[in-house]
Amino acid sequence: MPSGKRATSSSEGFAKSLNYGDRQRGCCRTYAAMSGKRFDEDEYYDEEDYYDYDDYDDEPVAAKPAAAKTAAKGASSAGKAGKGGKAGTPAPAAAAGASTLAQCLCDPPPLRPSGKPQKGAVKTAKLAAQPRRFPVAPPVPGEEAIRRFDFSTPSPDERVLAAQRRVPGYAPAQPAASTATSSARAATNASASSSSGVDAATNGLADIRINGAVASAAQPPVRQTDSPRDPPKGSPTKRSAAPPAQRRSLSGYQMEAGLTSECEQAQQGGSGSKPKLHLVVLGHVDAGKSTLMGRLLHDLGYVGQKVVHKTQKEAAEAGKASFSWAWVLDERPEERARGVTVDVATTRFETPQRNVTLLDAPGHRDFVPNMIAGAAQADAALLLVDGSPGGFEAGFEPAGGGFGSSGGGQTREHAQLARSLGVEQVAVVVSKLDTCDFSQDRFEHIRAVLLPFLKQSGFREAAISWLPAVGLTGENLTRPPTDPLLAAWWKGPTVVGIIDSFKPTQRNTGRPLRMPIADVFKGQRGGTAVGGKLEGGALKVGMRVAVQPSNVVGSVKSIEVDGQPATLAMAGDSADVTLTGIDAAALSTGSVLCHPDWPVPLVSRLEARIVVLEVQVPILKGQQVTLHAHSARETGQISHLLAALNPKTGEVTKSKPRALLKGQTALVEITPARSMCLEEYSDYRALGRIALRDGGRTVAVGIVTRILE
Ligand SMILES: Nc1nc2c(ncn2[C@@H]2O[C@H](COP(=O)(O)OP(=O)(O)OP(=O)(O)O)[C@@H](O)[C@H]2O)c(=O)[nH]1
Repeated sequence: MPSGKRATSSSEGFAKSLNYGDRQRGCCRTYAAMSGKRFDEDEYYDEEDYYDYDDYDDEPVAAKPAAAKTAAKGASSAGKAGKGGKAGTPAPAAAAGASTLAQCLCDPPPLRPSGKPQKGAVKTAKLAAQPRRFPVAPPVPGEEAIRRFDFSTPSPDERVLAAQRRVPGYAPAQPAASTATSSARAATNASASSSSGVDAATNGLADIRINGAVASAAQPPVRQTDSPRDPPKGSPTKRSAAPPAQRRSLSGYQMEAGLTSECEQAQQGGSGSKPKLHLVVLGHVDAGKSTLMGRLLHDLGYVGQKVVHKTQKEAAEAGKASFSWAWVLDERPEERARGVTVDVATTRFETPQRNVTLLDAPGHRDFVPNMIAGAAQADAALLLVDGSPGGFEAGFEPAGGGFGSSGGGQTREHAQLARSLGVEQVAVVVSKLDTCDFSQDRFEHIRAVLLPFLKQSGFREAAISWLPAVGLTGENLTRPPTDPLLAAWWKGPTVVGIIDSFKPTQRNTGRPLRMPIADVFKGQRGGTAVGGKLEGGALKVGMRVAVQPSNVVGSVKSIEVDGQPATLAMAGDSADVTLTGIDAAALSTGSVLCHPDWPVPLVSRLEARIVVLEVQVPILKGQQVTLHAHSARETGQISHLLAALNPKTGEVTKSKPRALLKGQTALVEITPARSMCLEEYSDYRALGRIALRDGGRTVAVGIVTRILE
């Protein structure tokens, strides 16, 4: 292989991961065998016109002037012709700097071994005399009638701009950033940052980190309040040059006076009650989540002895005695039959310090979409890790872990998803240590392996706690361990103690009402009811509410908060809301109950900043994905790869990359098949977080940076 022609290490990795290299080499070998030629590896590696490996580099490459690049390629091709071609055979297309593909199409076929030209080939001399023409599409009928614009007169665009300039008060357009590169670079330029809308937006972007650091509060961008006549402010994408539909800035929202005072009263009156906490229980399938929570509910007095005996009897009769505690939460027949949680089980209980809404998520990879809906509502997570020999390793297996691999453990996927969905606090509960004599070494080993991964996924070390617990026997759940083997070394908190240490739910009442619908069911006293967590605002009985994307308005008939009838529900509450005046068909999981005057946007094209997870195949433009956000999911495609970003600074490292590799941070454009209820992250975090899945795997997580349509 000639030096200087090798792909860089990252591009080699990419080629390997795609198997392009092997596939192409295989094709060349097959061709060589068929044509009786020797396969020349060096020649194969010269064929770099098909894949410009520079385009896959992570690091910025110095921009080569287009002409210089073409000339360089031409020179390389010409050199090739001189080296590998028949002596004396001219290579006109190569000399003209044509690509390898064009040369194949245009150059004369090589001479036969006898030295004669191939049958039907045009004589080389005759060919050389002809002007070089590359194939062009035949003219479309009628096209001849279209007169070509010769640029001697003002273009239609120039006429429009000239007319606009004559309008009094017209502000000339800021030079629009033509690529993500220029706009994002502008974001790093403090002096330029105040000059245009795009700078504000990209500055906000630079503040948000998903990978390696906790997403910080981005300043809500000052929204355009200009008249529609004003030119669009610059944008990081060419396609977004058209201004998005004008929406009112959420910063202009003022809660209705009556509702504000009721919220204040409710918060003051409720000072005696415990702060709320939405807690999701995550982990690989069979890690022991349902068993631990079933036992915890029993030990806290929420599940009576009668129920325990009943589930024990039923589980034993079904030959699944070990699942009896799990059956306290896994009530559905298919869950019991399969021995796995399918849907998120929601239960409420109180600890000494917290009023907890528990979301027991399924661990099986088939039900990750349900897990996402649960984790999207959570303030904190218990990440269950199977401490039994081989158990942790199975759950922590990376994607593509070899032949026969299940495709990656859900310990990784759940942790990454939870963080990207806004969960900042996590307690890792190492279960099943009873199977290895409560080995402290095993516990420490798991901590040592998992901690770097969790930090890399965006959890702050100070926000991660570690503890052992055994669901089957109740060790270290509500009381310190009694087993001497565990008590000998564990002096830390119990599961309940950890739950009490989590920061409670933040109440975001200063924003317009948003309640993503997680459940639709028949109301107890007629009407259709919806369940979910209020991410912002408040609602009370009799109030008008809108439902998007159905775009219908109705009113609130009754409310239940924490299973109790209520007249008011506020941000941070999990509520069941019965509605009137809205057809049941207009309500579905993933819809959003919102303020009728401040409806949630319906988004059909968006720009997102994503982090690519452990993908086996790079993400390409046009890739089909399922887009998950709050309780909604929709198929769609990654319609553009706008820029690869430096994960730490948010600076563009490559504009319009051809592919996104594992671990890369990037700005992409996503087009869902149907409009979705989304918000820009800087406006409304809970509705601005997304996850992209493909083929049953989460391929990327991120945030909505701009609503484009
Ligand atoms: N020895 C031992 N077995 C446990 C422990 N916790 C759970 N198990 C067993 O592990 C199996 C799976 O438990 P589950 O609670 O259903 O696991 P899960 O994580 O909820 O499973 P999914 O919800 O389906 O992902 C059952 O047979 C339990 O009896 C534990 O601490 N020690």
